[in-house]
Amino acid sequence: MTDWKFQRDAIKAFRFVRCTFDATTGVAQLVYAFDDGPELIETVTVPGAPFTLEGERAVAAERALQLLHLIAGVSYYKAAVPEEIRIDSYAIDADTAALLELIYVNGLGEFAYRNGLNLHEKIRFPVAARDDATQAPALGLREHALVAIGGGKDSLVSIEALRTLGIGQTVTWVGGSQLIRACAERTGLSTLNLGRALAPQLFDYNREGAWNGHIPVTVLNSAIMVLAAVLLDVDQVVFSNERSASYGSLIEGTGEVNHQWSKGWACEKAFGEHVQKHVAADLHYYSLLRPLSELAVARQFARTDHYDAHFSSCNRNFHIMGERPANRWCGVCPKCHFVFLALAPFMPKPRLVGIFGRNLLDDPAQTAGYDALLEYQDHKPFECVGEGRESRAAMAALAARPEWREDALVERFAQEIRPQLDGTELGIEPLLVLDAEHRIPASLWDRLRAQFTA
Ligand SMILES: CC(=O)N[C@H]1[C@@H](OP(=O)(O)OP(=O)(O)OC[C@H]2O[C@@H](n3ccc(=O)[nH]c3=O)[C@H](O)[C@@H]2O)O[C@H](CO)[C@@H](O)[C@@H]1O[C@H](C)C(=O)N[C@@H](C)C(=O)N[C@@H](CCC(=O)O)C(=O)O
Ligand SMILES: Nc1ncnc2c1ncn2[C@@H]1O[C@H](COP(=O)(O)OP(=O)(O)OP(=O)(O)O)[C@@H](O)[C@H]1O
Repeated sequence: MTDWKFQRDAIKAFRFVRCTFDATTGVAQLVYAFDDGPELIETVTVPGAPFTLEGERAVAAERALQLLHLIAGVSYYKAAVPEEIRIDSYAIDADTAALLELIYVNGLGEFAYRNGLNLHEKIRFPVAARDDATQAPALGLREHALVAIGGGKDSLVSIEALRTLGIGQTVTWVGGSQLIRACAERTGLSTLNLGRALAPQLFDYNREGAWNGHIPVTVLNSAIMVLAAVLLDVDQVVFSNERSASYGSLIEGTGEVNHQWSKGWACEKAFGEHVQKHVAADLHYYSLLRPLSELAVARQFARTDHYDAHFSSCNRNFHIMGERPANRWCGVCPKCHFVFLALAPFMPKPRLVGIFGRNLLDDPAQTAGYDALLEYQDHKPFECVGEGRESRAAMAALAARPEWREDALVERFAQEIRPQLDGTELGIEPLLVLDAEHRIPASLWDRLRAQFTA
């Protein structure tokens, strides 16, 4: 064991070794290994210990912990993608295996594409328990929402919408981002910071040639928050994933690859139903923004300037280690490009330029980035950005506005790209129509719809 070396292509099995939760400290340990190599221990910390877990609550907590263990394994599994997956200390049924295969194959879709790997038919979770047909009981959880906050515009829209409806909420985030903390504090609501530390060996393995790439981080954060909800006696876990997240990048010769698959509807539905069936019948996991396009979210966000000096959607802020942009918006990544464009039709120009510190649409150096968003001579970037038709509609709207139409990239769109497009598909209004597919509790949705259509 001491002379074990990470040799990616020699590894035979990925092992889910065990998972434990210490109710006196609130620390969960998620333990994995490759073959008989060292234990890889990820920790998740839920503030509020000690927790009293008895009877059905204890069973639900154990199930939520196992679900988290199984989903969080994706960070380590991806490092070698071995043939075999083993679960050492508990057994899962076919239903759970199917959920995990769905999450691993699709959530690692971009990872597989970029690394030239084919994961279809390769990822098989071992089924060793009979199908559990029994429905998990309701725990009598208190009516309250743990609302995920990511530092960007989307979660702030949800938080303000729930505030308007008078729903009790705790603004919750995973990890140590100071930017997210600042946004959370700016809400003036109660906050909850859940700790997460990856196993340190993963960074060594990355240097030693591990496969690396995007992982389905949203469903992972969702599983952490589901565990927290059981422990903290809360009946709702709320995310802010918009409809547009269900659509990926169309790659010639490959098909659709969705960077943000775990923000999409298929993942929300499968994960939410699993939680309700296997963890607690009265624990509701849903995205409050599922019926909205990115443009509809941008329109909602623009209605208040309360967060202008605090929020950022630029993912360069969110590295565990390494560089951060100097002023919250790097200005050159796909998220900066898209958020600037999506907000432009709904905000006075000086306000938007003030937020970003510059006018991205008047900078010819950003041409290639905007072409990709428009799906012009390129595919949609692998990032959380809206659909190509949303970017095209936003550009078309700006091309009709005197304050925007002379800016370099808007002018280029009007002269070079728009003539090649079908003019009937460039309207913003149809993209603001709310979708019917969502898991928002009916009592909430009836009142929410009015806000989102006003
Ligand atoms: C901040 C970011 O974009 N990180 C991605 C980046 O990672 P990088 O190596 O540049 O830096 P770190 O984030 O510090 O990560 C270091 C290594 O750790 C591993 N890792 C990290 C987190 C995790 O949950 N699991 C991990 O295995 C990984 O090996 C890192 O190299 O590039 C990585 C490789 O492509 C990405 O995996 C990193 O993405 C993070 C998981 C992340 O949190 N990304 C979000 C900002 C993000 O992309 N959110 C999506 C949401 C969609 C979804 O749910 O899929 C989005 O906004 O598009
Ligand atoms: N560190 C985190 N902890 C918990 N939830 C998170 C974290 N980061 C992102 N999320 C949640 O994941 C979902 C997707 O994140 P995303 O980055 O799209 O949202 P956002 O930060 O609110 O807005 P934007 O799209 O402008 O960046 C959101 O519900 C967000 O609240």
